[in-house]
Amino acid sequence: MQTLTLIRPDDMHLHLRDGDALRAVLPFTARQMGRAVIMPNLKPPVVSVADALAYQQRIQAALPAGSRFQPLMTLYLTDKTTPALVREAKAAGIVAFKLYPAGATTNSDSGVTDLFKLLPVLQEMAAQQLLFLVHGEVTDPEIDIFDREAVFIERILQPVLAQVPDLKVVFEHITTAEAAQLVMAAGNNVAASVTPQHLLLNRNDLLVGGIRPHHYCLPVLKRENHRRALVAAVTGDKAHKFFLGTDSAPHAQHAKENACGCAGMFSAHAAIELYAEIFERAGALDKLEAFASKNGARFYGLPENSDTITLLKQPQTIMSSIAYGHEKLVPMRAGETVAWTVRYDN
Ligand SMILES: NC(=O)N[C@@H](CC(=O)O)C(=O)O
Ligand SMILES: [Zn+2]
Ligand SMILES: [Zn+2]
Repeated sequence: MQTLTLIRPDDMHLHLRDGDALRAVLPFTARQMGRAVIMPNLKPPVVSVADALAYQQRIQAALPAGSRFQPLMTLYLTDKTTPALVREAKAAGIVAFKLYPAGATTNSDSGVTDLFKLLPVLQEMAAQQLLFLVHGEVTDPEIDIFDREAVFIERILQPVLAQVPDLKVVFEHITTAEAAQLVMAAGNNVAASVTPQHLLLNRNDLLVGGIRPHHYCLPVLKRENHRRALVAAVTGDKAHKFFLGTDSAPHAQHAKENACGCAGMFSAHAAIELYAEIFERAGALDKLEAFASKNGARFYGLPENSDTITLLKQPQTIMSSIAYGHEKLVPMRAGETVAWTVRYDN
């Protein structure tokens, strides 16, 4: 059987939620990832160093016995964030601030209303070498939802980079050819995370033959030409600027299968396996390890993980649902197969 051994990967964009939900989803990530960058969009959001350290302790307490998984903590940028908080965060080992434009996505009500008013905060982030993670969509109601990422580049990202040219930016969960192009053309201080769904699916998978609420996430799935541009980016000449970030974002089944369904797809149960399918189909399995295990660590200034995981070219059937506290969660590919399986030694 074909096997593939990789340096243990990291997930550079992960939603773990809290409480029972945290306890339900964390083991899936902890069994295959060495580290994950933990998104701060809890209710209420993680805005202070004390909030982040307390959340980190709750994550650590929820880990399976013996796990060496490390959560990397982030803070939620708000209109009230100060340069002093940036310095405090750096000293406490926080790795990044996350931008949610107000109203852009799940739990973004406390998000930023005018990023240009926060330029001193961004300058301090650049000085402290703290990363700036962006949910890159405008929220202007005039702008079509399929154009919100491309317009964000013009209205927000390019002007910010012009004003703070050494800011280390991760353009999160990119979905368009325009975003891939921006990252490839920018300096080495700009990188991007890419999800499995945006590399595997297009908007037909959301809308053709009936609406598929479990394929609804933000930024929304785009046209096939954009999906292809993303696959070309993660396997191409500038592939070192792109890395694994699942954006695994659990919501209870009833909250997805709803007249106003929540945005977010859960992929932590088979994250590396889904990415292996993508790289295999692109004839680029040899590039998977850099994407999954090297590029993110390097951008974050971290050493690579010291152990490995092994994938087998053996199909696995994905559970139709997963217990999620008192509720259920429908995972990506539910009831269908994924071409690869991770060999877990325990
Ligand atoms: N990606 C999503 O569709 N949802 C994320 C939020 C986010 O990353 O924008 C969530 O927290 O549910
Ligand atoms: Zn987001
Ligand atoms: Zn996210």
